[in-house]
Amino acid sequence: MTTESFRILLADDDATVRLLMQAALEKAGFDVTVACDGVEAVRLFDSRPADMVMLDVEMPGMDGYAVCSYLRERVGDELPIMMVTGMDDMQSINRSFEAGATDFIAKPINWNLIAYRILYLRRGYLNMLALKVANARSTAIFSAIPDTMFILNDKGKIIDICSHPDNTPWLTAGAESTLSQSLPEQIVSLYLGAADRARSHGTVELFEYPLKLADGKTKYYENRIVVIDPKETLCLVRDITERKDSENKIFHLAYFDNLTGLPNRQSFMERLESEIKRAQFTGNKLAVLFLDLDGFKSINDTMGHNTGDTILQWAAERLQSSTRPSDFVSRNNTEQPEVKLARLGGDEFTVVIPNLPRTEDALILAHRIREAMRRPFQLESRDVVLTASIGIALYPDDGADAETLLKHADTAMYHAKNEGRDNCQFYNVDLTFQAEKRMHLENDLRNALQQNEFYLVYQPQLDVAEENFQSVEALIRWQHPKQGLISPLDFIPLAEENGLIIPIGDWVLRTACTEAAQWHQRGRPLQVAVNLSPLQIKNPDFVKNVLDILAETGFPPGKLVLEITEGALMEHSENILATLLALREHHIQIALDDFGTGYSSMNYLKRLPINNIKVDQSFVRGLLDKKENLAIVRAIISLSKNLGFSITAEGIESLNQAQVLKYFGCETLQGYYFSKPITMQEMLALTDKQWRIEPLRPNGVNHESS
Ligand SMILES: Nc1nc2c(ncn2[C@@H]2O[C@@H]3COP(=O)(O)O[C@H]4[C@@H](O)[C@H](n5cnc6c(=O)[nH]c(N)nc65)O[C@@H]4COP(=O)(O)O[C@H]3[C@H]2O)c(=O)[nH]1
Repeated sequence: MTTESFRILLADDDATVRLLMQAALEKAGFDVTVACDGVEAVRLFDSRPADMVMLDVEMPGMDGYAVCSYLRERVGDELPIMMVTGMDDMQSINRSFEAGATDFIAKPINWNLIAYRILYLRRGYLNMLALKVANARSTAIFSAIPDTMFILNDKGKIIDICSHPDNTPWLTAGAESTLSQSLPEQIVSLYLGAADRARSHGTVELFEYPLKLADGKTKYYENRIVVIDPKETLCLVRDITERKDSENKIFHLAYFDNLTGLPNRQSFMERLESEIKRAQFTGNKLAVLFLDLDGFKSINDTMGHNTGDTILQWAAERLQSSTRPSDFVSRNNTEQPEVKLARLGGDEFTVVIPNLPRTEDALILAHRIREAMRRPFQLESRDVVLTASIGIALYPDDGADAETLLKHADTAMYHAKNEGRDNCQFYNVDLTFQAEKRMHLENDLRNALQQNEFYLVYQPQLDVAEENFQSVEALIRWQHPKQGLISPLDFIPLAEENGLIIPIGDWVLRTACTEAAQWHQRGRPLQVAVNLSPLQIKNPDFVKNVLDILAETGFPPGKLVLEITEGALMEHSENILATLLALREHHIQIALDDFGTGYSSMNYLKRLPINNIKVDQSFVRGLLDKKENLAIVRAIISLSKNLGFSITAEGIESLNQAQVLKYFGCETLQGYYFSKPITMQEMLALTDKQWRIEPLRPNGVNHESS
């Protein structure tokens, strides 16, 4: 606004003052209108409002205060009103202020300066107008933006809420509040961290967070923080729930199958790639199962697509329920692999088993799925029976990348179809045979205890000094109804993998103690040795189980020997030590089986509560042919004796081996030369037999000094 277009209304009853004032102001370029009293001033203003009013306080009729009050009432507090008062007239200055005057000039007036006073006043007025416009603009902007805006100070206090739409109901408007009163702690730290960064770097800090509201719904917010000054930041909070929902929808559409809700091909391939990377890193195996419903096409053709879709949905549900980790493969390993399912399209589904513990686990799961699919699908009109053909490819054996693995699982699926459908096949055909064999064996093993298919045989152990059998080793046998006798070497490792060794081991201990107690009753107080698996000893109830069995069977603890392998001892030494000590406290003897195959030092063994060391049969076998074996056996015997352990040699197949071992000072001998493992009755017949073994010094060995 130029000075010329700035209109001043001047009211004074003193004509001289009026004239002088008008002249001074017009000289400065203002557009001046004059009134000779208050009433005229009001009339002139009403007919044409001015940009500024100058009022003499003393005027006849309506004085300056009354005019000032009137104008304030009429146009508000923006209009600059200048009162002309008498010098030092404090009363009129006060009254002017109360009437709403903007400023005052005291008489006598300095005519040279008066225009400058008005120019200053005008500038203040124009600034105020500009501020008002800026404020109005800001208010308009705030009301147009759907964001909540508030000012946060460096202490985490909300000191002003500039705009507050409905979508941030958690923000308490009104008196100063802290962020912590409105938001959970972790979100408050997000704010404070971002505000710190905005202050120190002058950047606009952006972050997002989900927030659960009082009504239980979760909203997503995007927050921007901008620095205002070193103490204050402006926070703009936007509700992005709708955007998030649509992003999720888009993600779901891109990665999930609409019909079944399962991940789709794209998602499957990405997951498989990442699982392969993980397997590369961990060195684990993984399996890809490719499932195709047999005869689905004809269902679609004859019963229509709607029925087809319903069946696919049910098939997906069955796939999900038959692959739940808790149902999947019972193993002693508590780490269950989490399988991943997908629908590739049509009636093709896939399953990935990451971290596959054993090859046959993939086959077990495939058969479980196959069984689940075979149950009739109950449609309104009739029941439909569908079968599934499943192909399995393994990483790394059948392919190193997702494409190859899927292709090979698909090939295996066709192979399963060719084998007559309702079938599961590995890509590697030989594997199907082996894994099936193990799978069936495992199934049969689960039933073997209930079906009484186990029995014990006993291998006698010769006491060299007494020259007869004082002890036996109990060895388990499995009489399989179809496959005949199965060696423990074939089923004990399997039982250890799936945890069945615990009930089987209990059975062995109970049976051995029961049968040996019967010998005792018949006057043959043989000592009995029972093999333990590491898993049994790790079981926290083990000592109690053993004591319960001894109490139940009445077998004397001092006649029971528990054999543990050197490997087991080294693997779990800390836990096992406590168990062994507890057993020894109850006079149960401990023998270290297969000694020489591990790496335990004699120094370490000396601290263990062991009674007996069994020299592994591999050393005995080559005793007379290999010089090293001779030296090793001799050293083991002499060291063990020095440490106070008794010594048993196993695997003796010839008289010469027995003689040499006697020469070295071995106290107990066991092997086919004396007897193969035999039944309880056969054993009784052997107990009276006497064995005289003459010591034999092997060639090249100096005379035994001890
Ligand atoms: N070639 C040859 N072999 C001989 C001779 N003397 C004994 N043997 C065989 O050597 C094995 C000795 O048992 P082990 O070292 O404890 O080795 C056992 C043991 O580790 C395990 N085992 C057997 N029964 C049980 C059991 O009840 N529980 C557990 N946990 N493991 C068992 O199975 C392994 C094999 O048992 P078996 O087949 O009964 O085989 C027995 C026995 O028949 C011989 O002169 N020559």
